[in-house]
Amino acid sequence: MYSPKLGQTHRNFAALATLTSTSSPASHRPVTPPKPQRRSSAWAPRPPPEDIYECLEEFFPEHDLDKPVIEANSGETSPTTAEPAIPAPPEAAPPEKLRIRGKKSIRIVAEEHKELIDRMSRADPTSYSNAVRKRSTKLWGSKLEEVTTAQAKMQSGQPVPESPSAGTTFKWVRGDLIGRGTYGRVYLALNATTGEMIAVKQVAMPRTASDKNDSWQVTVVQALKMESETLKDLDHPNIVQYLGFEETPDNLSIFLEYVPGSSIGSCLLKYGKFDENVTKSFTSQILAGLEYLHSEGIPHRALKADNILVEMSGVCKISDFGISKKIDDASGGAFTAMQGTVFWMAPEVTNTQKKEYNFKSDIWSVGCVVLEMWVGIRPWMRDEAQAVMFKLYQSNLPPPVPEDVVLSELADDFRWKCLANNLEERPTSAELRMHPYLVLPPDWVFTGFK
Ligand SMILES: Nc1ncnc2c1ncn2[C@@H]1O[C@H](COP(=O)(O)OP(=O)(O)OP(=O)(O)O)[C@@H](O)[C@H]1O
Repeated sequence: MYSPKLGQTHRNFAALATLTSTSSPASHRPVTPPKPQRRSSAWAPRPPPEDIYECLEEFFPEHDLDKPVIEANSGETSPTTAEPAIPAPPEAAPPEKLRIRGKKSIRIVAEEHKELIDRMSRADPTSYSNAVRKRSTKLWGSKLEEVTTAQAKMQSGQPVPESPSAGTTFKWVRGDLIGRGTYGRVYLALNATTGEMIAVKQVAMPRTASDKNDSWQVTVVQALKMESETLKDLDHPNIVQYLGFEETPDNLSIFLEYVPGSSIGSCLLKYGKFDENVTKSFTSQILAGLEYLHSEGIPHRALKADNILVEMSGVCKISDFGISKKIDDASGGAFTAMQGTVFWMAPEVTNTQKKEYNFKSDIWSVGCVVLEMWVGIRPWMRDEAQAVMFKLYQSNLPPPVPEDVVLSELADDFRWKCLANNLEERPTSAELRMHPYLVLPPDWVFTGFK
């Protein structure tokens, strides 16, 4: 199992996070790979799945990965995984103790999936990140079962009870915390039936009588459930895919495509303003994702740099569609979550009398994110939220461009189009994608932020 690539993949991973060493693996693991290192912070970085497979125990520390808990014949095909026709090499049988009574361990399932990834990237080095990672197996309509830490602590060899239901059952395991938003925590997770790396956003369910009277908790859970249903059929390379959700007495879990890397917001914090071509490439991708969302009749409603995830390959994915705004609307504006997005908000949205939201309001937000990529800091950098609301609503002002930032004529035209007060003058995402500012040199490829 030790791969000579380990050092190499971890060099990439190390570029993303500062690493320190960690705990020892379980004693009965068949081969002990050299100890990977990890970040000292409470949050795990978001390395590519290829790297995570190399040191699973580091990201799923609470699980016994060698315990046979997965049906050996489950999950070998997935309805949505774009798998090219590559002949599989003859399968090496896993050691007997890892395949007890027709069951496989999580490690074996993960290794089989990693094998698939390796085969695919050998066959076509560009295919994996562009096609397959996006097409994680959808879980809608299937039974979902978390393999919990409690089950992992059951006596070794004792199988986890199977679900009595017919149809596909997907087992999944929760790994490290990778992010925290207003409405819940985001964890790395593994679809233990297919071996795919996924992300799970979890929100605690209202449990006690006082929880159930707490309109915040109830509204959040209802809005997240409705949102997941609305978004389940979306499928585009520039938007984060919703894979399914599970409701237990403790948590609402929303399963998402796992996006390794970071967000535009974090990259700006880390690297400062972007190279012009990076800005153009990211803007085109954001517009492509938005054009698709809008064509499906869905406005984003809370677009900002932190909601655009960026893979290390430079692929951008829009996340967190409209949830904050819907919760805010449902509560009559009582919650404060939207304050975090005021800086990217269009004037027509801040008008509390009209509360008008339009697909074009997302275009204003695109203008603000582009400005942020040009400048390196958030729009309205000197103003607090209330001052921004006033300037937008009373004075019809767009966010200013700092004096030391010089925009080309085309860039300035792009900015004015996005930030036009008159909705008629603000183009659609399809129209903006054609803007000459976005044209990249023909041989340009993303190689980093500078
Ligand atoms: N699909 C995903 N893959 C990988 N990481 C993710 C994914 N979704 C979210 N994250 C990480 O989790 C963090 C929290 O995400 P979440 O969507 O809950 O909140 P947010 O968008 O950051 O904030 P808010 O909900 O307050 O607007 C993100 O900043 C990101 O780092």
